[in-house]
Amino acid sequence: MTTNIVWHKHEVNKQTRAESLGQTPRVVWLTGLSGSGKSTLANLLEKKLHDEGKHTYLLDGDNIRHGLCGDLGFSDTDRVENIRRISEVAKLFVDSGVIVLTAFISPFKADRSFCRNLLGENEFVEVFVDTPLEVCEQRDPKGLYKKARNGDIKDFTGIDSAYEAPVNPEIHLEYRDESAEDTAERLYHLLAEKGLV
Ligand SMILES: Nc1ncnc2c1ncn2[C@@H]1O[C@H](COP(=O)(O)OS(=O)(=O)O)[C@@H](OP(=O)(O)O)[C@H]1O
Ligand SMILES: Nc1ncnc2c1ncn2[C@@H]1O[C@H](COP(=O)(O)OP(=O)(O)O)[C@@H](O)[C@H]1O
Repeated sequence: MTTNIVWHKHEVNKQTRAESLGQTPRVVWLTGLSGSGKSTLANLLEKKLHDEGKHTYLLDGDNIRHGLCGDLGFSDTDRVENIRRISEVAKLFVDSGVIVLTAFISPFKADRSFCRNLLGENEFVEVFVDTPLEVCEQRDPKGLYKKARNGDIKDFTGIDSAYEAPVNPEIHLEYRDESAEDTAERLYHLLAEKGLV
């Protein structure tokens, strides 16, 4: 629906904003099953970056679904629309010069690719939080797996809704039986090794 709408170029742009903030804006996109640790790790990573003086913003599934995506459920179609909106918002934040962290299941490859293609080169950093289903189910921090197994929730990712694992993510965060703080530290170093934080 972009007929008769012309894009405005502004004097102050992504580059000038990034320069004044002294950082390279990008999106660190965490994807993984419910309970894999996305929110916990994104939160710890954001704290670390914030303490370093970086300008960050964390977009978190549970929170966004209260507002911007409050009208969406968990059918495949709604999940596609959810990730489309998040991707557009993430792009705006990147344009503002900010380092964005996202914590959404984002189960479909095509939708993660959509976000990658929306952003510039090296601006989309896919992090696969690869925690096995058995571990997520055992953690079950919100009791949702139990409800899904009992049939009280339908279309639950990993149970009766698909999760398409990333094939070539920038960061593959393999599961280890360790504290969340240790995993967050490992994530930070994996990103730093590649010059992404
Ligand atoms: N059916 C079903 N499947 C998966 N998850 C469910 C479902 N119903 C509710 N929840 C809760 O919603 C959170 C996932 O929202 P997302 O926006 O990340 O999902 S998605 O990316 O659109 O697939 C997810 O949060 P996380 O556990 O933090 O991943 C759940 O708490
Ligand atoms: N190494 C770890 N990394 C991340 N979370 C962990 C780890 N070990 C235990 N946990 C716990 O697992 C749960 C993960 O939940 P959450 O971060 O909400 O996951 P998600 O956002 O992917 O649904 C939290 O209760 C967290 O404390």
